[in-house]
Amino acid sequence: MTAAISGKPIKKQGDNLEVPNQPIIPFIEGDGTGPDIWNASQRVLDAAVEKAYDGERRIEWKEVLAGEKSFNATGSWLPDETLDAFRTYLVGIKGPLTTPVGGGIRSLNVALRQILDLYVCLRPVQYFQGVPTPVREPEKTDMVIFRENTEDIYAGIEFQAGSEDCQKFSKIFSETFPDLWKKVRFPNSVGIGIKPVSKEGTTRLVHAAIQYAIDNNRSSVTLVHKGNIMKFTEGAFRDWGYECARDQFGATELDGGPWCQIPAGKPGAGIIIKDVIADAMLQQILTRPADYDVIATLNLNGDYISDALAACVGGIGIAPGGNINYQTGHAIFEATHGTAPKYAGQDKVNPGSVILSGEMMFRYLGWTEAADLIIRGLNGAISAKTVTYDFERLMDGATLLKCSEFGDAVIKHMA
Ligand SMILES: NC(=O)C1=CN([C@@H]2O[C@H](COP(=O)(O)OP(=O)(O)OC[C@H]3O[C@@H](n4cnc5c(N)ncnc54)[C@H](OP(=O)(O)O)[C@@H]3O)[C@@H](O)[C@H]2O)C=CC1
Ligand SMILES: O=C(O)CCC(=O)C(=O)O
Ligand SMILES: [Mg+2]
Repeated sequence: MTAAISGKPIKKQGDNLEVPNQPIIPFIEGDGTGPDIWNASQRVLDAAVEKAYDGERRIEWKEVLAGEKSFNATGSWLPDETLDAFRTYLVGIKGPLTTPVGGGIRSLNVALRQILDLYVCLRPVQYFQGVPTPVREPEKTDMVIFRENTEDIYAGIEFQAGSEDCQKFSKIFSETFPDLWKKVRFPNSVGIGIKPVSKEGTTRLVHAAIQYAIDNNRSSVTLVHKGNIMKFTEGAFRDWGYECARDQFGATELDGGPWCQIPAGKPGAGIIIKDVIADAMLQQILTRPADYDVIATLNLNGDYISDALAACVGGIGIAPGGNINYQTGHAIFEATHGTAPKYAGQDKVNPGSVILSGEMMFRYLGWTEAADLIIRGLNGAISAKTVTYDFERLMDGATLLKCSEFGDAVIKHMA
């Protein structure tokens, strides 16, 4: 019998990840429903690896703390050890973390993305046969969202109304830009937020989206923005996006532009790069979903679009994601949904989003056999109509399963 090999970190070598047979993968359990979901998901991920590689590969899970569990244990919401672990081990996975509305701590989820510079929030949206949805032809929704993850109004640069800082900022602003300050309707009670959008931030996001479209034979990349109103942030995002397509992928303008296409003879020939204003896009995902494929958008738009698209294919119980820096290789996979606090501790909610986030993580590591088994297991459990409450309440003749039981059903259907 060979001695057990201890886990090793995943490393980035040139353009590729070097993945040992026993990678150490840090995970955050999450707040609210996080522990229930994580317990079910971890078992599914381990079962997929065991079945795919017959014991030759295994994940060495390393729990790291963040959120309420961390605060109760250490007094810190996001300890340095947690950040160090994600830096060292390169790839991790997390459950949802609570962010209070209004006051209180700022988002730990956003902090992780910003501190580790995970500039892409990648959220694929596809339909699984048999999932109940509110739309008539859910299979037409097959999109991949590239949401910019480090900038925009989401970055948390805000001044609270009435605070000393807000007064300081208002003074500088009103003295420097008196004409613009006149646009502030109620200057004495205003709270102010800042929306940074840069060329570098936009270009790296759009580059990743176009590269993904090339690597995955997708037909178009749509830049989604509100550039008619926010001209120098969202409008600039559109212009820099097209510039990236032209300068870095050789795209040429169609009918005088601004839409463009990668020409014959270049990688990704035929891919169209186009744009749409965000409000129009949000109605067209219902009326013309087949027109959209890869989506590249800003942080807040991407947040809204993610939940809206997830609803089209059955809701955020089955909406995975990954936060990725394609240059350093760092990545943290996580569901689109939040902590769903009203269901905490009830072993009730759908673990599908975290399970599918694990599936994305396996593909990112090149463990496609394990990823394929997860898809098979999930399809099997849904076809058998053995599902959690969110699907069961909309499905005729379905069997209601707990969160943990749904995990078991996915494992059973991997066979
Ligand atoms: N990345 C992260 O960690 C994220 C964290 N959050 C945080 O989560 C907290 C709660 O946010 P909230 O706005 O309520 O949004 P949530 O996504 O947590 O929940 C909203 C609703 O979505 C449905 N839902 C969510 N998760 C599941 C699941 N696993 N299975 C089935 N249905 C699900 C439920 O719908 P129904 O009521 O119909 O059953 C739930 O009431 C906030 O503090 C927020 O900041 C939010 C998003 C992402
Ligand atoms: O960080 C949060 O609490 C919410 C984030 C969120 O909704 C998202 O990233 O989709
Ligand atoms: Mg969200």
